[in-house]
Amino acid sequence: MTSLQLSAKEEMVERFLDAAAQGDLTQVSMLLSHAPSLINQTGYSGWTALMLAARNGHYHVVKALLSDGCDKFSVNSSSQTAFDIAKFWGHRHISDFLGRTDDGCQRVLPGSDLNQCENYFSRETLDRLSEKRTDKVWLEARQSDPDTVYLLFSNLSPMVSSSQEDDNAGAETKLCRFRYEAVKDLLQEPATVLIFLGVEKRNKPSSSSSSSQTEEGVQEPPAWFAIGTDEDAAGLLKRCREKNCSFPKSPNRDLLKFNEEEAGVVAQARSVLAWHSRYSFCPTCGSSTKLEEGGYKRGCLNSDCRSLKGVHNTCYPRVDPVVIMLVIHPDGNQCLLGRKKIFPAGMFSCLAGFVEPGEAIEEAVRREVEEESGVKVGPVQYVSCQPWPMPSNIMIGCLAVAISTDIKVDENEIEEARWFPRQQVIDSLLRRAPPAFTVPPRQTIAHQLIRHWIGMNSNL
Ligand SMILES: NC(=O)C1=CN([C@@H]2O[C@H](COP(=O)(O)OP(=O)(O)OC[C@H]3O[C@@H](n4cnc5c(N)ncnc54)[C@H](OP(=O)(O)O)[C@@H]3O)[C@@H](O)[C@H]2O)C=CC1
Ligand SMILES: [Mg+2]
Ligand SMILES: [Mg+2]
Ligand SMILES: [Mg+2]
Ligand SMILES: [Zn+2]
Repeated sequence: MTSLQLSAKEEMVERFLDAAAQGDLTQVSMLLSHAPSLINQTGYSGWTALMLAARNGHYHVVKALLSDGCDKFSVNSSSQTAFDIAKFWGHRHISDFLGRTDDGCQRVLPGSDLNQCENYFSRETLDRLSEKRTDKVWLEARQSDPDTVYLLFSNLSPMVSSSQEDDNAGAETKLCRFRYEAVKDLLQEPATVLIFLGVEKRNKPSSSSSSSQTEEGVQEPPAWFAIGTDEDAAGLLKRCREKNCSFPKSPNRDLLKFNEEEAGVVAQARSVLAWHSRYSFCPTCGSSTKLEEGGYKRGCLNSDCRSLKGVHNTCYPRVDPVVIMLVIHPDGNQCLLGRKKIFPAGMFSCLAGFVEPGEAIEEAVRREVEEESGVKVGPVQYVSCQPWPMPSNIMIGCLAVAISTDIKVDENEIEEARWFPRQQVIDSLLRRAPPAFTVPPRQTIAHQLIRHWIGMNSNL
């Protein structure tokens, strides 16, 4: 092939890709009828005509290319399919169309999963066995079982032992675990709140000594309970034989020092205990309530109360949904971060806010971003979530694309918000000295969203 022929072919590919990017269906069809081999040709960074049409929302071009036999599974140099690209940019009709199989069903395309990360506090270490919460006989038998593990909480803080003498940020803390004999007096106290957390998961190798026998002779894995008590913290600490035990004072800092397994248990236990501490009385009629279902319900003691008829969410532990979002600049290379007055100096984080009643997640993202920063948001994409037990939120992590860029902060909530260039964000994540700002710690979903964005290709 001569250089002249090569450049003529290259020029043809370029015209074809341009036409697809601009949504010029007539030109796309004309070029294809002359040179059908153009259909899967790639340009810059391995982008095909299908990807360019999907990026810019040209549904008719996408449809025509597919009916002409275009390969919808091909990936660009960042391993993204046309489906990924359409989904990211919020062209839902196109991603739905590309995600359909020949029989019309949706299926997961290669490269389309978002590489879901596991967020701190979200590991399910225990099998919750919710069906056992109503089985009083079973629960009582597990309470006195010598293998059962008890965690002690005072003021919503778990008793922990610290692996290092000093309290530096790198020290890992461990939950203090108690046996029945050490806590049985506490179980008799009327003010004690006892929560059945679950049993250890069966896939763990368990020695015969650490699991008990049922009547049928089947080995049962150890059960875990959390105890909330108002007994004096100093008195509680005396029960522990380990050294360096304490009840941490600052949940936002101290509860981030567990390993992933214990962090999951802490999230569950603390959220349920926090609910009990705030809902001592019936929210419907104000009467006293009693603990039921292994600590997962509070039933009203007034037999005439409406909450006893039908399902009432006032009787069950509450979870507040919060959206947290990394807003990307329309140029794709900057992100919006803000800081509250209470943040450590120099730290910026993702914007966040409570979802309001009757509000969709996407709308909550748009409303909170506009309220707090004045920036308007278009497409919103869910990334991952994080239980946040301070006191009981579910953080719904999203990426969002801005459609305006002027910032006007709501000074009641945010001290400052700024667009940060990708390179500055990378420098902060890698702690290259001296960074322009600091990111939140890795245990927060805010950190993981920032990392997720950096891991995505800027050319999306
Ligand atoms: N894991 C992570 O990475 C992060 C977690 N978070 C958590 O997310 C949560 C929310 O973030 P934040 O930016 O403060 O939220 P918002 O932007 O919604 O603002 C908080 C304000 O909303 C009001 N509010 C409190 N509870 C509720 C509720 N259940 N429903 C509606 N409004 C409520 C309060 O106002 P008033 O004081 O007037 O009652 C509060 O000052 C916080 O608990 C925070 O700890 C935040 C950022 C990062
Ligand atoms: Mg807000
Ligand atoms: Mg907020
Ligand atoms: Mg709000
Ligand atoms: Zn009531």
